[in-house]
Amino acid sequence: MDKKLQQQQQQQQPLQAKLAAFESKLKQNNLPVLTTTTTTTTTGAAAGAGAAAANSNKHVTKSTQHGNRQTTMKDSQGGHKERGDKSTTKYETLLNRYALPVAAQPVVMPLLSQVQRVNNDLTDKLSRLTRRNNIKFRELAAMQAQDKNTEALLALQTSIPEISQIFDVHCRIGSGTFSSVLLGTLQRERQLPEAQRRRFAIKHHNPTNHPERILRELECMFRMGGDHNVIGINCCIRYNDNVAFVMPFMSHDRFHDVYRSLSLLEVKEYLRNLLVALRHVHKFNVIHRDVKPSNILYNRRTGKFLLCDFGLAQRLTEDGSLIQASDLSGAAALLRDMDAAQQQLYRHEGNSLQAEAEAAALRQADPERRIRAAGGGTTAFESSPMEPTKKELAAQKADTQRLINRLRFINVNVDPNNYVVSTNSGRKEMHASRAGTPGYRPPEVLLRYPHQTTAVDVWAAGVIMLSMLSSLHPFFKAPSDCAALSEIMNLFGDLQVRKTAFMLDRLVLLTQKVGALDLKRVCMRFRYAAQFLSPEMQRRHRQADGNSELCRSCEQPTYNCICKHSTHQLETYEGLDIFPLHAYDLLSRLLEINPQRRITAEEALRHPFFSEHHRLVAGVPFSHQHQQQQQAGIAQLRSRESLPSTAGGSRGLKPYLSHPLGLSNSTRTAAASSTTHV
Ligand SMILES: Nc1ncnc2c1ncn2[C@@H]1O[C@H](COP(=O)(O)OP(=O)(O)OP(=O)(O)O)[C@@H](O)[C@H]1O
Repeated sequence: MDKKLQQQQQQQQPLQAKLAAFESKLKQNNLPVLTTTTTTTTTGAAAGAGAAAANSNKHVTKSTQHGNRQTTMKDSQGGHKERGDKSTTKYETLLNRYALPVAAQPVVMPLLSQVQRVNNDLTDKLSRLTRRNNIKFRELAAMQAQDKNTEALLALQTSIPEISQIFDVHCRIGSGTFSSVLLGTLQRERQLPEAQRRRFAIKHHNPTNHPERILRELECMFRMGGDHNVIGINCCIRYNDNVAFVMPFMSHDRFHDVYRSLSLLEVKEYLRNLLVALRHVHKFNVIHRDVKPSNILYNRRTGKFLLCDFGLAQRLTEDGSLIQASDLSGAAALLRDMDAAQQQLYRHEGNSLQAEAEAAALRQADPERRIRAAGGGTTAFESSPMEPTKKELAAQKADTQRLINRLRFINVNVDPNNYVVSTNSGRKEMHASRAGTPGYRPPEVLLRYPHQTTAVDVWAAGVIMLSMLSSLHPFFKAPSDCAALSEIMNLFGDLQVRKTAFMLDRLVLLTQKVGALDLKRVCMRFRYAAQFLSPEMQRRHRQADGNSELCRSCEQPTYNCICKHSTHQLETYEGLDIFPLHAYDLLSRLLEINPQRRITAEEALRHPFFSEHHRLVAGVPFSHQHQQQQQAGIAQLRSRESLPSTAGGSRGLKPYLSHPLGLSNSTRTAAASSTTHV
């Protein structure tokens, strides 16, 4: 028994030493000292408890060291105290679990709360570190951008040395898949004040860029550019396999930064300018094929607009078939023509800062513009002052998510490489061009229809308008052509797409059945989400169970139903929208699924949306102001013959007639007799 006691005492010796050291530390830090120690424990049971206490003291000693650090650094922070208090209960549980003697608790408790403070301190440090890292990361990104800038400058100067003899190249202003675009000024204008020096955009094509693509772009810019909002070219410099185009520089706004805040007048100007450019390009029987915001240079301050990047452009022959790529036979003629027009090329001058400031001042001085712009941005609808509850906020989120899911839905069982087949299996399948940017490809491209026309660009203009009217960009986000067709179906209904597909000798294998949505209400739902989802609206339409009834088709609350043929009692949000009905009518014509019925750029420019008579009267809802105009204008456009509802394939198509709006009925009949079949 004595031996056992001896053993126990031996075991306790190191613990006692530790405890003594610990007590002295506590005294140094003015902390309450354990009054009852376990050192005198002699019995077996008491020895067990003592060991437990000693064990816990081991832990406490460590904590104390952290605690000291904590005391000096964070003692004054009340927030920590609160967290420490909360954690007390947690540590109480721990104490109970490890059966600490009651006498040890007064010491352990403050120490444990100090541990918690140390934790909090570490969390603070960590968040400070994360913040610092983020700043460093941003600096690194800026440095990388700077590196890319220098890289692009060096690449241009070394691969085309002549550039350095003519231009001061300042920085990189843009880059795409196929090129880097740099800002340059003429060396011979160095003596001019900064604001008067003409600026040029030097597009340096990647050496890997196919010569056919470069030639195509050059030809388009040379033959069509410099006029009608189409970018012109000053000169083209080639050195071995490196080519650079010199164009007038135009400072512009990123679409991403402005599309949500454009006034009605600005939207009109933007679209009008775009359609003017397209009408011009289409007159040359050329499809741009890459109409999208980043290929449009638009300066909100000056109102200037240029369509650029003809790298994917395709020319149609007189009979409407595409001139195949890789045809470089026209190169010699083009270069000859360019040589002959050398003087003319220099007509398209660079754009100095001074010229830009003058253009902006001129635009601001236009009194009509000022009045109309003021009217264009206003809405008679006041935003809701009521704060949404948590439940209402959740309902708002869920509503929007359901809508996004509905628009982006794609049946996962569909084979993305085999979602459309030809109905005419006998005929040899022709190549259908897919050139373009995802999200802007029209149904005929997604349906692999080989006879594509300039209507391809009109659809893309419609997608841009859709983003502007809905404040949702990009509107179509599809990762593949199959998903893109699904998204189009989700908006316009599957029936519309299937009908068109059948007209084009195509069968869509997508199994989703989905009803069409109302374009105007879809746009308004996104643009004025705050009003559509306001707590007042939710409360007004709440059912007894506290929820709103949902439309089965669009999955929105019935009062906000966005189905094209809705049978629900709808909230109309009268006076809320800054866009007149004409805008939505034009939108639906630009986004006509059937390419053969889609409005042309020329026709679109005559749409009542752009009519000068279409003026705004402040304080009166647009819908009232334009109801009459709309009825008159739209009736004119409806004169277009619709396609037969029974699908007879392209072989059975009735002639598609398009008449200038101004034509009288008799003239139309005469014109109809001379219109060729499409
Ligand atoms: N004349 C210009 N003035 C000012 N900036 C320009 C000009 N031309 C092009 N840029 C800028 O350079 C960017 C890239 O130009 P561009 O689209 O011609 O190149 P890309 O390589 O064909 O691009 P992508 O691969 O996106 O089609 C444009 O988005 C624009 O920001």
